[in-house]
Amino acid sequence: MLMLSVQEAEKLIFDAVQVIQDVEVVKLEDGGDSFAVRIRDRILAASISSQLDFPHWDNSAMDGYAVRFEDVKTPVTLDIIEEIPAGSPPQKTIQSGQAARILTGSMLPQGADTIVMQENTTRQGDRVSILTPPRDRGAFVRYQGTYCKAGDPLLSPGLVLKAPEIAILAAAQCLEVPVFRRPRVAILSTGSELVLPNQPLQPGQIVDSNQYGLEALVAELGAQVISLGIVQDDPKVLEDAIAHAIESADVVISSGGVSVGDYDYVDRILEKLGATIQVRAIAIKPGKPLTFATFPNAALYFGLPGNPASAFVTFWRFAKPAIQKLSGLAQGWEPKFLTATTTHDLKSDGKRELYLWGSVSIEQGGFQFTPAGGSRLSGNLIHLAGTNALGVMAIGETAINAGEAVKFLLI
Ligand SMILES: Nc1nc2c(c(=O)[nH]1)N[C@H]1C(S)=C(S)[C@@H](COP(=O)(O)OP(=O)(O)OC[C@H]3O[C@@H](n4cnc5c(N)ncnc54)[C@H](O)[C@@H]3O)O[C@H]1N2
Ligand code: MOO
Ligand SMILES: [Mg+2]
Repeated sequence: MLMLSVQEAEKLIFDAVQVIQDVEVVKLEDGGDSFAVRIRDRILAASISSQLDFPHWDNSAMDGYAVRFEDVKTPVTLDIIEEIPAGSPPQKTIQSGQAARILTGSMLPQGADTIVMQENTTRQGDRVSILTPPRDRGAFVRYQGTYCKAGDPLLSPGLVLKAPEIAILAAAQCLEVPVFRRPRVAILSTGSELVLPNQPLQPGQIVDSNQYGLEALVAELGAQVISLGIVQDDPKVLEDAIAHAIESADVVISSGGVSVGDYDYVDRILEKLGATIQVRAIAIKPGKPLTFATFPNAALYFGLPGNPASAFVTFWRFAKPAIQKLSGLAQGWEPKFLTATTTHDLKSDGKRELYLWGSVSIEQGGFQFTPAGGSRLSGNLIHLAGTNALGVMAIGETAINAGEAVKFLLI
C-alpha cells in the first residue's frame, strides 16, 4: 500500500476541497434569536460596504465647548449661544467670541473647528472661560469619513463574523447579510463491536465514542452534523449507509474499517460506489490507514482509522482544515505550526511523523508544551482529556529533550 508523507497527503486533500458556493441570507429583522446570535460564527459570502461615512458627520469626542481655534489661543471668555445635545443638529453658526455647549458625539456646529474639554473651562451662566488653550485646531473633533468613506469595503468575503464584525454590520445598517451555507457533515461509526453508551456492554464490545467525539469536533467548526450512528461490519449494510451519506452530505466522515483486517470494507465500498481514492495510507502516527476519497457529486470522504486517538489526530490534522476551507474561510484554515519548549523528553521511533497530544501554555519566554500523561497508544482516548495541542516529531527525529524546541499545532 502506497504510504504518502503527511505533506503529500495534505496537498491532495486540501486541493480537492472546493469552497461551498451556496449562499444564504441572514436578515437583521428575522424573528427568533437576536441577529447577533443568528449570525455569530457564520462566514461572510460577499464584500460589505455602507452608504455611510464613518463618522457620519464632524462631531465632538468630549463633553465641552465648540469654539473657533483663532479665538482661544490665549485664555478668553466666550458667549455660549447654543447647547447641542447628542442626537440634535446645531441650529446656529459660531461667530468670533462665541462658543456652543457640546456633548460627546454631538455634531460640530458651523463656524467651530475645535473642542475644548469641560475640565479646561469654567462656566458662569451663559459665558465660558477657556482656562487652557487647546493645542491644535481640530482638537477633539472626530471628522466625517476619517474612519471609512461611504462605499469603501468594510468587510471582505471569507471572514468569520465575530463580535467586531457583527457590530460593524449593525453600524453600517446592513440588514441582509450573505453568508455561506454551512457544510453538511455526515458521521458514521463502522464496527460490529460497537454499542451505544446506554446499552449494556457484552464481552468483546466497546462503546462508540468516536461518533460523539467527531460530532463535537464538526459542530465546533460551525458545520451541520448529520449523525448516522453505528453501522455493522456488513458489506451490504455499510455500502447502503455510505451511499446514503454521500447523497445527503458535503463531507462524510466514518471511523474504523480502513486497515487490512478481514472486516475492513471501507475502501472497497468507496471504489464500488465510484469514488476516486486519493489517499490510502499516510506516514503519520497515529492515523496511518487514513482514507480520503472524492466522489463525482463533489462529496468528500474521510475514512478515519477506528482507534480513537487516531480518529482525533487525523481529524485535527486533515479533516478540520478541509472543512474550514470548504466552509468558505478565506484565511487561517491551513494548519499553522508554532514552536514551544517541551517540559518533558519526547521520543519517537522516527519512522512516521509523530503527533503527541498535550497542553501548550503561555509562560514567560513563550509557549511551553507538556505532553499528556498515560500510554500514548492509539486505542487510549483517556489521556486526550484537557489537551489543546499536538506536538510534532518529524520522520527521522527520535528524541527531543526537555527544554528543547518542539513544533506544535493548536487543536
Ligand atoms: N495487520 C495490521 N493491522 C493493523 C494495521 C496494520 O497496518 N496492519 N494498522 C493498525 C493501525 S495503525 C490502526 S490505526 C488500526 C486502524 O484500524 P481500522 O480503521 O480498520 O479500525 P477498526 O479495525 O475498525 O478498529 C480499530 C480499533 O478501534 C476501535 N474502534 C473502532 N471504531 C470505534 C468507535 N467508533 N469508537 C470507539 N472505538 C472504536 C475498535 O474497536 C478497534 O479496537 O488498525 C491497526 N491494525
Ligand atoms: O496509525 Mo495507528 O493510528 O498508529 O494505531
Ligand atoms: Mg481494522
